[in-house]
Amino acid sequence: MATEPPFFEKYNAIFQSFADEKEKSTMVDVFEEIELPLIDLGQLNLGPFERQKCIETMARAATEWGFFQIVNHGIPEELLDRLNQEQVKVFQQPFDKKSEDKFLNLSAQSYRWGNPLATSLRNLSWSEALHVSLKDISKRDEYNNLRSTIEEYAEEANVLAQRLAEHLAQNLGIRASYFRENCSPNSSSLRMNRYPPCPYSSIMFGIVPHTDSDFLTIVSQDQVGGLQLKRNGRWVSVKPNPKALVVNIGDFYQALSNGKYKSLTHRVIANGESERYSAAYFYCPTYETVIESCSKPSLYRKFSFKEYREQIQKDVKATGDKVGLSRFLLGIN
Ligand SMILES: O=C(O)CCC(=O)C(=O)O
Ligand SMILES: [Fe+2]
Repeated sequence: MATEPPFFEKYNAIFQSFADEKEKSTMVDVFEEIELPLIDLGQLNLGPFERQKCIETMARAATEWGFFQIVNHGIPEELLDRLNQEQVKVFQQPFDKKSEDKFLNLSAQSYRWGNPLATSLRNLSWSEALHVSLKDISKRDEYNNLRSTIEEYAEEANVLAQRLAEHLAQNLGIRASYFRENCSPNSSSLRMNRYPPCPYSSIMFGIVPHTDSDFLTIVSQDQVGGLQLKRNGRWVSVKPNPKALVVNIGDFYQALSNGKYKSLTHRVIANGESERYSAAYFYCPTYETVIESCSKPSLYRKFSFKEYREQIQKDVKATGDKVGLSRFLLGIN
């Protein structure tokens, strides 16, 4: 039984029109490979001086990069390996099974691939993903290993995300309990990505450019590489570090910090030879949470997570793009 999503069948018209074009411009160039600022969270436990320095370095990375990588983060390597093994297994299931509405007893459309609204190869993601809303996960069924691994990982990731969010809030005057009050382990989600080798790797993305709709994201990835971010107007490749987790600021922290921390546009390039796996933990508030800038004058009007999501759904339908935070800029709309 076929395990790969039927990219060519479903998006036949798009591939066909590409094949018919005379000019086949190559989109992916050679990119500078950079190492993200590395934060050793072990420094937090050494003493007040080291602790303060570590928090300041993190805040600087969130301000200047919007991305950083962390070591000594407290998530056991064994758990990360197990998550990866379960992830490999889940994507090895037949495509027909993965695309069933009740696959793994998760909410409908937890399994995603391609992009139903794609109009060209440029906005069609060559990847499949299991997007697990963590409120779905505590049921027991035949997939106990996967579920318990996700549950275990999500618990650890939630603690880590809350710690990071709190440290980053320290210099912004946001009360320490803000994240505890507005985020619960069930309000976040875990997206497991698989990027199959792509025969059109020079002209397609693994994931098209986007920002994340959350406070922050914790990404674990394998050695293959392909994550790129847009920094000062230029795309750069992130050098994978097998010992580190990648952290990136999402739209909500950008709004909360009144633009100080940056939710950078990022993407994953497709790879012609190797498959790649990553798992992204999106640290999100409950739907009712209202996100308001921590300082005045505010760049953004306040909005609830629910409102943000609904606006994205509307914009994606109308324009094919999520638009995102710029919708909420004051003085624009
Ligand atoms: O695969 C990666 O490295 C990043 C994935 C990502 O950006 C996402 O799932 O939002
Ligand atoms: Fe992302």
